[in-house]
Amino acid sequence: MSDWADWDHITKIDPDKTLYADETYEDVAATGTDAIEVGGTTGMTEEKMKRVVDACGKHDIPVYIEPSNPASVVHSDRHDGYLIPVVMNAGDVTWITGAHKEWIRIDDEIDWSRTFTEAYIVMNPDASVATYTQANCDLEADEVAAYAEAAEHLLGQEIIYVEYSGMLGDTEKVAAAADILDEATLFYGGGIHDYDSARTMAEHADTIVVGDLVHDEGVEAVRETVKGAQDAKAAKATE
Ligand SMILES: CC(C)=CCC/C(C)=C/CC/C(C)=C/CC/C(C)=C/COP(=O)(O)OP(=O)(O)O
Ligand SMILES: O=P(O)(O)OC[C@@H](O)CO
Ligand SMILES: [Mg+2]
Repeated sequence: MSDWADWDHITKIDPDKTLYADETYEDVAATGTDAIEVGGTTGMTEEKMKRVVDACGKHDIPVYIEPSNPASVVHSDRHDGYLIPVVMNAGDVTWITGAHKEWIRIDDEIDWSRTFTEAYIVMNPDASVATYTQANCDLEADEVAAYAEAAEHLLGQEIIYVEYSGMLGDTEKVAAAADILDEATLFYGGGIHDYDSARTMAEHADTIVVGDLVHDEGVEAVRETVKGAQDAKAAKATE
């Protein structure tokens, strides 16, 4: 079974940002979050990625690299694996297969046994990731669901990621993706900032991803979102 099948909550660390106040990666690992993803779109370098992966990898929590370009992939024994995005609604094929082809061409240390993909549906037109990938974010709920279904059944993706980075998403669209999926795991990320927003999104998604909050408000705020995700899961289990 895949690691992520049991994850309710992921904390995403952006190596281009600092942690809140004097908090440490050990504090992040102790929030109850199930895994750490390390990635961001802007300002990403191999050096910044390596520094964060090394620091996070010392703690007892799964750590996955989520690269936004081939140059930010680092190899080490400190982390558990690689989650490589594929952007379903990208406007440029670079972000569907092009960067992947280049990465495979230049990197001779790829460990396929711990490399997996995430099929992104990028939904916030104001996020850097939307500009970066020239994503068409103007999608109705049935189109989001169709992208999710295409990802799972045509492309065999195990993780579908509805990405609203920087804003809280439309629950109708997240639910549409959730309802259509059979076996694939639905990640939701974007704008989760407290217990209620975490709980609401976790009612639809299998796993919620919290990013900016850890940098802007710190681990106490993240802990509330972990509780929201866990409570939503517990409520679903008794339905
Ligand atoms: C093939 C390889 C190794 C890399 C390419 C992988 C692809 C397709 C990347 C596309 C962009 C993407 C989906 C990146 C994942 C990380 C992500 C979404 C970070 C959040 O981005 P923002 O929040 O918009 O950016 P900032 O926080 O950096 O402003
Ligand atoms: O930073 P936020 O808005 O929490 O989004 C989380 C994540 O989905 C970003 O890739
Ligand atoms: Mg961001």
